[in-house]
Formats: sequence, C-alpha cells, structure tokens
Amino acid sequence: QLTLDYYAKTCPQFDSIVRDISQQKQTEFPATAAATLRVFFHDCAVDGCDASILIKPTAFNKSELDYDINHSLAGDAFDLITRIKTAVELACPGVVSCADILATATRNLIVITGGPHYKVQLGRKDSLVSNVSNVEAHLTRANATVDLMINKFQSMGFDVKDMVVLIGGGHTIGFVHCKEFAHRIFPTPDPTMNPILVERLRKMCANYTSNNDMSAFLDVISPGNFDNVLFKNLMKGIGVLGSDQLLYSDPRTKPFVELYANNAIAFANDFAQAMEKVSVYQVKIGQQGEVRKRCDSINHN
Ligand code: HEM
Ligand SMILES: [Ca+2]
Repeated sequence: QLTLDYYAKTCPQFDSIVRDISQQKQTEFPATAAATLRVFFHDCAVDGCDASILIKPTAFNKSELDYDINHSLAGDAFDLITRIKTAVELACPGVVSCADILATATRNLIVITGGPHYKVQLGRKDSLVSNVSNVEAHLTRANATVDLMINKFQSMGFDVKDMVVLIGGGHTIGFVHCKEFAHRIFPTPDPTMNPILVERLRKMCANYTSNNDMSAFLDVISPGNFDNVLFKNLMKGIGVLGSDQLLYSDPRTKPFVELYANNAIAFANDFAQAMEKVSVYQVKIGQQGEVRKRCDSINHN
C-alpha cells in the first residue's frame, strides 16, 4: 500500500528536490501550476494516477497524448517532470516513480498558487502501457452536458459535490483556447454569458481560426490565484468555458456553486479532500507497474 514516508530511507531528498524545482519553475513560468494540475487530472482519470499520460507516442504505439483533448496539455508540465526526474535520478537512481513526482509536484504547485495543502501518499508505480483508445471513456469536452459530466465523475467514485469542487478548483487557474468557447460568442452570443464579457472575448478571439494559440483565462477575475473566485464568476455569468457555466444552470450542481462562492473555507477544505482522493485513484503498486528510467517512455528490459 501507499505510505506518506515511502522514500524516507531510499530517497530522503525526494521532498526537497520536488519542492525546490517546482518553486523555481513556477517562478520562471507562471503557467506551470495550471499546466501540471491539468496533466495530473488527465493522468488520474484514465486508468489511475500512473503517469500513463507522460508516455510519448512512438511509431509502434499511439499513446494517450495522441488523443485530441490531450493535444492542448501545456509543455511546461512535461518539462517540469523531466527536470524533477533528472534531479531525483542523480540523487537516488531507480527509486522514485514518475507518478509520485507528478502527484507531489501538483500538490506543491496548488499550494504555491494559494490553494490548500493536502497529504500525498507515496509508492505509486508507473504504468506499463499508455494507449490512445483508453482515453475516450474518461475525459469530457468543453461542450459536455451536466449529465455526461456527472456520469464520468460517478464512474470514478466522485459525487456531484466532489465534481463541482474539482472542476471549480481546477479552473480557477490557467487558460482555455478560443476554439473551446467560440460557439458561445460566434455568431450568436450564449444568453448565459454577460454581454461585456462576450464583447471582450470576441475581440480577443477575432482571429482564432488563423491563430490557434489565442486563449483566455478560465477565471477572468483572478487567473493566477488558486481561490474560489471562479464560483463567483459563474454566478455573474462570466464563466468562459461552457461546461463550467452550466454548473450554475443545473439544479443538481447550482447549490454547490453557491456554497463555494460564499464560503472560501469550505472550498479549500473540500478541494483538498477531493484532491487527496484523486491522488490515490486506481494507483498501481508492486508488480502492477515499474519505476520508469525516463518519464516519457516505458522501460525496455
Ligand atoms: C467535466 C470536466 C472538465 C472539463 C469538460 C474540462 C475542460 C477543460 C478545457 C476545455 C480546458 C481548456 C484546455 C485548452 O484550451 O487548452 C481545460 C483546462 C484546464 N483544466 Fe479542465 N476540464 C474538466 C475538469 C477538470 C478538473 C477536474 C481539473 C483539475 C482538478 C481540471 C484542470 C484544468 C486546468 C488546470 C486547466 C488549465 C490548463 C492550462 O492552463 O494549461 N479540469 N479544462
Ligand atoms: Ca493514468
């Protein structure tokens, strides 16, 4: 089973290495926290937190990264994990899994950006496979219905309240590309979006078909701070992502949006608890996995 002090004897430097490099990278590249949190969620949701998302596609294997939703995962996250893995391998070769690095770095970055602390159990093994065909059943798109979202989270063992706190926490930092919300502003505006925001986003995204990089903040008010402001935004009709804004229209999810908008402490506590649960979702232990030599490829023995 997983334990909090898994590396105490075999890699006592683990915590300080992950902490220092996460801090450095976030200072240098402030998009790192959101990038890493999204990669972590996309890893855990597909066959558990086993670093399967980090495997690069090869000529012989279409990996999870070949799935279109995963094309927009940001490079800063992968770079961070490579940096940490390199340092950890120098200090304690062959001991620390990529899955543990990703889980721990994600927690640290949430704390660095102002979010709550939670404990990360350790001892995950890295996956022996990463297959593009495993992704479809587990991740949802920007145009998802609330029914679909509830179903997918339920299949992971998360109830509606967990789902709302995870999505609202996940989307309190980071970016969304124009193509993900273009249908809400062109040609006819989505009536649930505040008209001033519609105008602003229309200007920002005017050239989005020719410039695919155009993006907006998911939380237009406090994009760099890990806080409960996204929930307040949804109550004002200034959510950017359609699937986020729907959480305030559906009677099953609306009460939780209101709860978290009005209670920052409840948000912090419930988010921490839900992330602790995500972090141990379907983890591999013992012979179910390996400690990868490089995080982007499965070991060749
Ligand atoms: C139904 C559930 C969800 C849907 C439909 C969804 C959808 C999306 C979409 C469309 C984007 C924008 C991607 C882009 O344009 O590059 C995004 C970004 C993001 N998502 Fe989610 N998401 C969901 C749940 C979550 C959860 C549970 C978390 C974490 C706990 C999360 C964390 C993030 C983060 C941090 C970003 C910003 C990434 C960055 O700036 O690099 N999402 N999500
Ligand atoms: Ca996985």
